[in-house]
Order: sequence, then structure tokens, then C-alpha cells
Amino acid sequence: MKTWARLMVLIAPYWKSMLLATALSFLTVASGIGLMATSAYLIAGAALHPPVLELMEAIVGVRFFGISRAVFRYLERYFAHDATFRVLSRLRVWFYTALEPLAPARLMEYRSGELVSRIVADVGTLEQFYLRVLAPPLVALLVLLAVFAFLAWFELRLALTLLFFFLTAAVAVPLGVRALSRGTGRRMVETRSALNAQMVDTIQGMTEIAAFNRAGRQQEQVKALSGKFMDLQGRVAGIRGLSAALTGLLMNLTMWSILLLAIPLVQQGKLDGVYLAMLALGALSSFEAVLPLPMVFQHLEESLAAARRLFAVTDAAPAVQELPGPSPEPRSYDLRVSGLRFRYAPDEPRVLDGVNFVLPGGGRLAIVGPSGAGKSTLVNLFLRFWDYQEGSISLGGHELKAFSPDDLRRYISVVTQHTYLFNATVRENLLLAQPGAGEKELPRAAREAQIHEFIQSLPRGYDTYVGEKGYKLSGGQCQRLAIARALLKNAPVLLLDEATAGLDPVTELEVMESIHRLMEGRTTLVITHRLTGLERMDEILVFERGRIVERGRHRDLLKRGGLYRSMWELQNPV
Ligand SMILES: Nc1ncnc2c1ncn2[C@@H]1O[C@H](COP(=O)(O)OP(=O)(O)OP(=O)(O)O)[C@@H](O)[C@H]1O
Repeated sequence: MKTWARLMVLIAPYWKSMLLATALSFLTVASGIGLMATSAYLIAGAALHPPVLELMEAIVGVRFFGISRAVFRYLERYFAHDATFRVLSRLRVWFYTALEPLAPARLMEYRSGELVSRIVADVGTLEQFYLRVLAPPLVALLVLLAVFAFLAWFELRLALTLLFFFLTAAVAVPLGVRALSRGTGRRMVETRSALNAQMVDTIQGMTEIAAFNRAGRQQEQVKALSGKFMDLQGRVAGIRGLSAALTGLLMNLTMWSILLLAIPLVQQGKLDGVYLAMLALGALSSFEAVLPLPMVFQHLEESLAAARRLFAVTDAAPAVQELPGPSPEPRSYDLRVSGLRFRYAPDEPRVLDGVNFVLPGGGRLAIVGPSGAGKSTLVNLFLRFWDYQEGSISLGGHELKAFSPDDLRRYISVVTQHTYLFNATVRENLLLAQPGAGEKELPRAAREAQIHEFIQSLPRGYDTYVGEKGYKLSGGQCQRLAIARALLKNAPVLLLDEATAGLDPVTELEVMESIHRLMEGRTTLVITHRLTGLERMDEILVFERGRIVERGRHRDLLKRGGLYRSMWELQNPV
């Protein structure tokens, strides 16, 4: 389907409000014409000094149109903006709903600033699709028909004169503007997006930029993009000015032409002179409907460019396919992996190559190995962020692909090295794991994660804000909150991916203690570089280049003298 047609489908639910706003917009312009025409008639009539009673109709007309114009304008703005904001809100929800299944696999292709730009600026750009693209031509057409009929009632030639100038201003000028501004709308949308992405990148990397003394270079990049954006804006402003001048010229030419045609009619006695100003000024004010038209193509181009960018994201197929029907109910929580092979993309090398293991329900399994061996990839597959190409992974006897990702994730808690804490209170961050948790559950989980005392020492306890990404907390405190979250979620399977990485040895030992409490009674898979606390594991798998090269318990692996042993010796020099 064409982009504009898809856009129409998205805004279709609000067609009634839009139609009403369009009708009100027409009535506003019509009242303006009526006001101008009756005023001109009144002044011309009054100049002849008739009895006041004869002018009563015109006086009432001026009052009526003066008031109706204001009322219609208010109502038109009210309904048009109401419809527009509803459309915007619908678009944002639609875009966000479409994004969710794409996370994280498909969204990695975009810079975070780029996505923010799409959801904020591109959706915002679509605000003008109805207001500045769809409504103005419709209103102009209605006004033209009404004024043409009115003038034709006096004299057809007057109506045809209006038709000529009106169409020149409404069709030829916009086409000229389109020719001059072709591609500008698209380039503006793209440049604005690049600028936004660059700004977000700059703000996120502020510390690194300062540390490496690269502020100057970053500023240059932002300046270059801003300059480009300003040039484009300048170009649009120039074209807008030119089109306004041309429309103004055509508007005045219309008035002159009508006067030139009508004056002889008055002289020939075919037209009462009192109507002269009324006809000329009425025709002049009908151009109010033409004024927004020259920029219609520019706004259309911008809207279509923004819509295409949104559709490009939402059209991406999710990395995992959901089977129809309900997800199975696992009878137990053992994880079985057999013949597992996986690559992130068809043209990329295999990251996992023939992996087999069984993690019995309630058991503890550790995966260790050098960087890039494929350990975290396994977590990505367990959570169905990606789907594997060959082999099988099953939970409680059911293939993972049979579960919907949402259902599957209900059975799994994850604690990773990069705990994301929202810029919210401690309480809100904890409730993420179990929104219904009450006043007893939160402190219980926090106590088990050994973070309760610390939270209570904060100025506002559980209602203290943790700052963006929890910047007000230390690494160990963030990890403890992540453990408390996992305790609250109370899922039967636990995935720990480098949960203590980056902590100092003392904090690591303390956090490990909390982790061991978390593991109790849960099927646990631990991924780690650091070979500490692995004596408690039922089995350890040593990964190298996507394969299991050694497996066994801690002691056996040390005795074997292979990769595990050398990793151990590196980390524990004598
Ligand atoms: N989203 C991705 N797209 C493409 N390739 C990826 C992606 N994520 C990881 N890889 C590649 O897959 C391989 C395995 O990465 P993975 O993160 O699983 O290793 P790891 O053993 O967990 O390493 P580390 O211990 O350093 O975290 C690496 O070569 C990495 O470059």
C-alpha cells in the first residue's frame, strides 16, 4: 500500500472530527467573506444617505458575520486540534506497540537518538498531515464553489475572472513551489533526525568526550548538522515568502480585474454601483482559503518522509516468530539444549556451534570461557530475543519456540552486569518486577538482597529517586536492587550473566552471598568470567568459540589441566 494510503488508514478513526473541523474552517472563511462583503455594501450604501432602516439588513449582516467568524474560528481550532492531538496520541501508541516486539534484536540497527527522533519528531511532523495537507485544499474548493456561484449570480464574467486567478494561486503557485522545493522536505526530516541522534549521542557520551578532550570535534559535528538544517529552513522560508508574495499579487489582481469588469457594468446600468466594492472585496477575501495552499506539497513531502521512516521501523519482521495458540505449561523447569547452532545473521559466522547440555530443574550450571565465546548469546536465546536456526532448547519438555516470548519470560529472572534502573524511585524500580507487590514484599526482598538497610538510610527511603540509570547508587547497590527485583519476580529459572562483573572483590563477595540466596530452589544458569564461587555449581561448561570444550565440576576441571585450569591460574596467581 502507498505511504499516503497507510497514513490515511491510521488517521481514519478520526474522520468525523476532521470533517467537522473542515466544515468549520469553510464557515470561518465564508464568514470572513461575508463580513468583508456586507461591510463594503454598508459603507457604499451609507454614502448615499438613505434612511437608516434601509441599511438595517447590512448592519445586522456585519454584526452576524463579525460574531460568527470568531465563533467558527474558535470551534474550528478546537476540533482541528482535538482531532490532531488524538491522531498524534494514536500514532505514538501505534509506533511504540510496533517497537516492542522488535526489541532488542531489530532495534540494535538504529542509534538510540535516531529512534527517539522517529517517535518524537517524525510523529510530530505528521501533525501537519491533516491540518496543512488534507484540510486546506478541501476548504479552498468549497470556498471557490461558493464565491463562484455568488459572483456568477451577478455576472458570469466576474465569476470566471475569479476562477482564473483563484486556480492560478491555488494550483500553479503550489506546483511552482513544489518544483523549487522538491526534496527539501525529505532532506529536512533526515537532517533533523541526524541532528537529534548526534545530540543524544553527545549527551550520553559527555563523560567520555570530556575525558578524551573531544568536545571541540563533537561541537563541530553538531554545528555542521545545525548549519545544514538552518540552510534548509532558510530555503523553505525563502520559498514561503515568495509564494506569499505571489499569492498576494494574484489576490490584488483579482480585485483590480473585477473592478475593471464591473465598473463598465455600472456605467451601462447593468449593475447597481452600491455592489461594486462588495464584489471586489468579497472576491479579495476569498483568497484567505488560498494562502495555505502553496506550502501543501512541502508539508506533504515532509509528512510522507516522516511516515516512511516510521513504517521502515514498524515493517521490520520481529527476530522471533510467535506460533498461534496458547503457550504450553511446563511441567518442570529443566533446561535441555541439544545440537544448538546459531548465527546472528545469515552472512555472519556461527556463534554457537553444536552445544549440548542438560540443566535439571533446581540445578546449578555455570558457563565460563573467554570473551566472545558465545556465553551471553545463550542468554539471548533462552529469553527468545533471537531464535536459533538448528537444534533445540526446551523448558520443562517444551521447545522454547512453542512459548510466546512474553509467556516464556514469566518463568525467567535475569540479572546482568548492566542493570537498568529507571529515573524513578527505588520502590518503582522494584515494582517493575512485580507491580502488585505490597508493603511487606518489598522490604522482604530487599532484606534478602541485603539492600534494605541502605534503602532505609536514604533521605526518602523507598521513595528516593535513584537518578537516570541509577547514577546515585554504587555498582554493588544497583546489583543488589537487581537481585531484589529477581527475588520479587520469583520466577523458577534464574539467569545470571556476569552479575558481579565490575564490582570490587569485597562487594563481589557480599553480592555473591545475596545471589546464593536467590538461587535457592531455582534452576540457575550462571555465566561468568570470574571463577569464584564455582565450587557450589553442579556442573561447569567451558565455552570456546561457540563450542563446549570442557565440562565437569570445579575440582575435576582443575585436575584436568585444560582451559579452565589455565583461566583459574591466570586469575589466582600464586
Ligand atoms: N547482536 C549481535 N549481532 C551480531 N553479532 C553479535 C551480537 N551480539 C554478539 N555478537 C557476536 O557473537 C559472538 C559471541 O558474543 P557473546 O556476547 O555471546 O560472547 P560472550 O562469550 O558472552 O563474551 P563476553 O564474555 O565478552 O560477554 C561475538 O563474536 C560477538 O561479536
